[in-house]
Amino acid sequence: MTSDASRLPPPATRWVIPALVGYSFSVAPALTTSTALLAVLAGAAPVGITLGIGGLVDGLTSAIGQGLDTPAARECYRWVVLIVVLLLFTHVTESARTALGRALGRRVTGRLSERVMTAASEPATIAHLEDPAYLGRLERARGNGTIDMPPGEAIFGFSAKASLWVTSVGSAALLTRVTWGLGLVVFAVFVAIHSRLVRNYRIAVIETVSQTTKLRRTSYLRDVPTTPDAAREVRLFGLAAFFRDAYQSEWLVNMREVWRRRREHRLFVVVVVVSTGVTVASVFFYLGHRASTGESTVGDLALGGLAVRALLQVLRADEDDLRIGFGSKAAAEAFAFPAVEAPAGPDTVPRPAPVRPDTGLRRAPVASLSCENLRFRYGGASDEVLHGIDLDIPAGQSLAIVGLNGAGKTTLARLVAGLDAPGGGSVRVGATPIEDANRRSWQRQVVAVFQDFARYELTVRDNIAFGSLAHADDEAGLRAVARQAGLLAFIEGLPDGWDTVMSGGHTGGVGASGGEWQRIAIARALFGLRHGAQLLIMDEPAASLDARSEARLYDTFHELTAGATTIAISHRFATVRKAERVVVLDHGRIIEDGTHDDLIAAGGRYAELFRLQAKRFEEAPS
Ligand SMILES: Nc1ncnc2c1ncn2[C@@H]1O[C@H](COP(=O)(O)OP(=O)(O)OP(=O)(O)O)[C@@H](O)[C@H]1O
Repeated sequence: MTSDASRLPPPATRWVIPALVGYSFSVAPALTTSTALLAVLAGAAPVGITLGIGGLVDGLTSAIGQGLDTPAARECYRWVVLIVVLLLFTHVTESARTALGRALGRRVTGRLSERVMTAASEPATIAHLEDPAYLGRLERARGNGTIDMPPGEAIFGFSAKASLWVTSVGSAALLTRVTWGLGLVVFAVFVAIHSRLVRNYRIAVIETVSQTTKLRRTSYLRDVPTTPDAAREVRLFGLAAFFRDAYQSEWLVNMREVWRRRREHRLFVVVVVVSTGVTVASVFFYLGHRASTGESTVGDLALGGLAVRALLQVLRADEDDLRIGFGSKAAAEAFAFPAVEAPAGPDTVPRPAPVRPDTGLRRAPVASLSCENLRFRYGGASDEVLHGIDLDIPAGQSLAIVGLNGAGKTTLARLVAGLDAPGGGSVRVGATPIEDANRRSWQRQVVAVFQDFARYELTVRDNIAFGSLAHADDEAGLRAVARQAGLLAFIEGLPDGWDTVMSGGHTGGVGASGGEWQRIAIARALFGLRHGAQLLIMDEPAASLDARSEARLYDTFHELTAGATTIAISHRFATVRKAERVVVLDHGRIIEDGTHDDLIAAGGRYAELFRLQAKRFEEAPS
């Protein structure tokens, strides 16, 4: 089996932020430029304020005792005006930077989510969506973890930190102006502490992010009791405490390592606080000493003090670091998903015959199907499920596949539908093998009712029209298939008729019974068939239908599916015997093949299973 998951390259762990900035610029050039500009301005303004306060203090020193209308006093007024303007400017630019940065983050997250979603839906096969490693990477690319942090948060956090760095570098430059050696030393010490802080932080973040696969299981345990499907059993079997305890204990195991890292980080923070305190005290002592000996001015003392205070902010590990740490991990994962347009493969598989407008039924389909030495193994499994299946299905034949649980019936149907790539051998439509290049065009010609068919929490119209979305406006066709599936009265009785949302969880929506859902799935398949599908696969299509509905479905089955090739998988022999041909699958091999009568006459496995079921009905008390 080809693994789609293995096609995903590992995430690039270096230069994620530059890549993210480049990506932001490509998806929103104006927004990125404005955010960058505002980040620089919001960072530069506090440096100007520090400069202004230094100037004001020096001005006041020389203006004292000279009166209010003197050149020295007027210089003080100018400094005050500059400080007030810059204070307002800081406030405005910082607010604008926050607003635009958030908008940019949302835009980036949205575009990367689309990229991930398209890439994950692009493979025509489905094996990657059953691969835990791939699912883990999908979760990480969405930013799900102990803290949910999507990729766009990194760009928002980066804009905040960029602003802070502008302030810090500017403040260090001011300190250098007072005494160049001091500025450089303090800046170097703080940058060294900062990089160590960030490294510590990153280690903690990576540890947390790498828990995603385990966390998916933990989240599952947390969510089961509130999932409508499981809620009934959780109550009847009294499972709430089990899930709560399982969740708590798994969560504890997963988080222990994370907490250990965080404890280490806390210890380092104490070291940082002490060393910073010593550095700051030394700086103030030095500046004070210089001012008292007249080597520098009192304004320089104020300026130096404020510059050190601004530099201290570099040492803060905060929400924005979290954003950058977690968000850039998510971004790295998202970038690993290829940017694809998801084009349909070229139509190299023969096209189906068009719908006959008078009856809505199709002419005979154009191609037979054949499996040649078909082999398959699920990802991660050591044994093959199918061991070399050879099967020719003439165009228009109705075939039933029977066999015990786990024999490989659904797997065979998945391969014939082109949902999985075989590990060996091939499936052919006419003479054309189904390959990656034509897989999608073949899938467009297959409709199916699988055992675990989808229940879309959308309108009943959408649920049925999905069978052939291009013909969603075919009202007559929708009504026809709803009638054929025995659904019309049900739909017309819904509060909003065809526009009723099929979920009690939505306002105005309604839930449906298992049998009603199954009829919706059957109607969906019939709608696809009506609009040109060649092959209908039904995997236990009547499992939830009452006896009358099942009989009605099979009595009209040939009429409903006229011209199409059909494959029905069923354990019910009343259903199976209506097929033109039956194959019996056993441990991934075809062991019998013929009509119902042939196989009964042969007295093999089919005859044995048929008699067993017939006997049960005979023995059942009337
Ligand atoms: N997604 C999967 N990943 C791994 N193994 C799987 C998967 N689906 C099915 N299998 C395994 O493959 C084998 C064949 O399964 P399949 O669903 O094809 O059987 P089946 O004949 O349709 O059974 P049933 O009558 O119970 O529906 C089983 O052993 C099953 O456990």
